Amino acid sequence: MAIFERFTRLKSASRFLQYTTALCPAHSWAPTRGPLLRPAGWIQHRCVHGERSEASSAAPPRRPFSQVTPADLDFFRQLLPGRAITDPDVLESSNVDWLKSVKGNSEVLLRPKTTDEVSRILSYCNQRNLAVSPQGGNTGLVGGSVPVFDEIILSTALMNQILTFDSISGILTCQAGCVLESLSQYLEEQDFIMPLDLGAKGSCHIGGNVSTNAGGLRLLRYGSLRGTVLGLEVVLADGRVLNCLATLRKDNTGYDLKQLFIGSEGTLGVITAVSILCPRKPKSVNVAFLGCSSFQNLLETFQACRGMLGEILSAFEFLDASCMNLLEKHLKLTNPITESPFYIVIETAGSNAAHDEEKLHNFLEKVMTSSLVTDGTVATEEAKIKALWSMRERITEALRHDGYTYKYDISLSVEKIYDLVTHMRERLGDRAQNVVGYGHIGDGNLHLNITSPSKDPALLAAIEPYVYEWTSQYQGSISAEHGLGLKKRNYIYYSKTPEAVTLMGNIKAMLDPKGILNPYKTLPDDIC
Ligand SMILES: O=C(O)CC[C@@H](O)C(=O)O
Ligand SMILES: [Zn+2]
Repeated sequence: MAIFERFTRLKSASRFLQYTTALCPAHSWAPTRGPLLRPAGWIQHRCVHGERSEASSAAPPRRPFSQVTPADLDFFRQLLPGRAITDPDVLESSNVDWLKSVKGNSEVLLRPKTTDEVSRILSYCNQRNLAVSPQGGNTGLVGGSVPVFDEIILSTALMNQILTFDSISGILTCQAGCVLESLSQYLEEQDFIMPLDLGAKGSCHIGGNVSTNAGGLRLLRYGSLRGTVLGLEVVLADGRVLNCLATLRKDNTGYDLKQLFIGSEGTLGVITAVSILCPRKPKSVNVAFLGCSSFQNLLETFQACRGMLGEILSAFEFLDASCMNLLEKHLKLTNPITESPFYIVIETAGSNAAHDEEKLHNFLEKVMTSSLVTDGTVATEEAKIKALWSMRERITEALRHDGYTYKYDISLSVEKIYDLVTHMRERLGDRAQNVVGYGHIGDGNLHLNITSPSKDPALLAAIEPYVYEWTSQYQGSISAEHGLGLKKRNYIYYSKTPEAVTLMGNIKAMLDPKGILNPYKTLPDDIC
């Protein structure tokens, strides 16, 4: 409580900050690399609205995979009694992505429970040349987790067992279909937490998180899954099981093969189990929600924050005023502070409440007195922390209510990152309904989202490839954390050299010579 007494004093001194424990309910830059402004064949792709898409993100022609026969169904039904689904009503939701922006036409959904079952499925599909679309919680944003045509959907939903947890090392080993939030709940009971957290935690699967190398809200503190994942079990396209399920912090024996499967979106193998290093549950957590009058002030606040909060800083996220408007309009959330052009969510997580509060207080006093921050509120209780976090976590949901959403997930040096939002607002003018910017400032990752009442090819043409060209010009990444999936595969050359992409194709050909695993995803059409 001491912190609030001090905050009250600070409030009267600065007359700005309301520390509360209760929350109120022309451009035409040509890329120097990459021939893929247009793929070789623009073709029709059946989307949920029944429209024809003529963008580079549209699906290529169906490759010559076999089609599922009654004999195939017999095999699957025998292998997975009651778990080889052909009911169109059940298949409907597995064929469509969360954004309802792409839709496949699969007629078979398989729900294995064990690695052995996955192995038998893939061995059979490989022999029969049947394409397979692996699927976790189906929360991806780039069309990577749904079939494009009639690929068999291989769901990890029933592979949801925790295998081991070592409370000395903090290493958790579990099946790929464990829901992230369930793992978090399990670990909290043991006084640990998952090293990643994201808005889709209630549905996403850890296997899907690893396959897409999901970043999320804690990356700033605990690093990427490339560091925290210690081991993987993966079933290769021909059914071989690759057991790299190590639980060692250090292991330099040869190539680190698991890295190939982290972030490769199920195109190289199906992840069936994961071992992951989990941090101790922090004893003290504080969340501050602050307002800034400019992006420059926000960056300076970030600098001060890193310096003054040091090791207890666990998240530094931002949203702009347009995001706030959407939260208020579509989700009826209430802005807990006065209106500002920018908002910051800062989380501290440490082991000593008094120490953390002292540091946070000193930091807040500095940014308030120097006017970097114009208003703010702090929460230490769980329910209030959750309420503050929802202002950041629920933006994607608010955007979905706003109309058709064009999503861009850019990483770039932080100084330049918001310029893209400003440029796009100027460039698109009234043609766009909303142009919003938010994201993981601490990781140099911007989520630029643009909405229109319905899908608008002219608007899309004004956005792409401009966004990718702009990003590439500043050596940024056109997909910081969401992957490439179906939608962005042909833009890979904006962030990777042709040599690198060719090598990726070689690796794919070696591990999956028939290309049955998640076809039409991640790699560009000229490589597959
Ligand atoms: O919807 C988006 O563009 C971002 C989703 C997610 O990565 C987030 O950080 O909220
Ligand atoms: Zn994100």
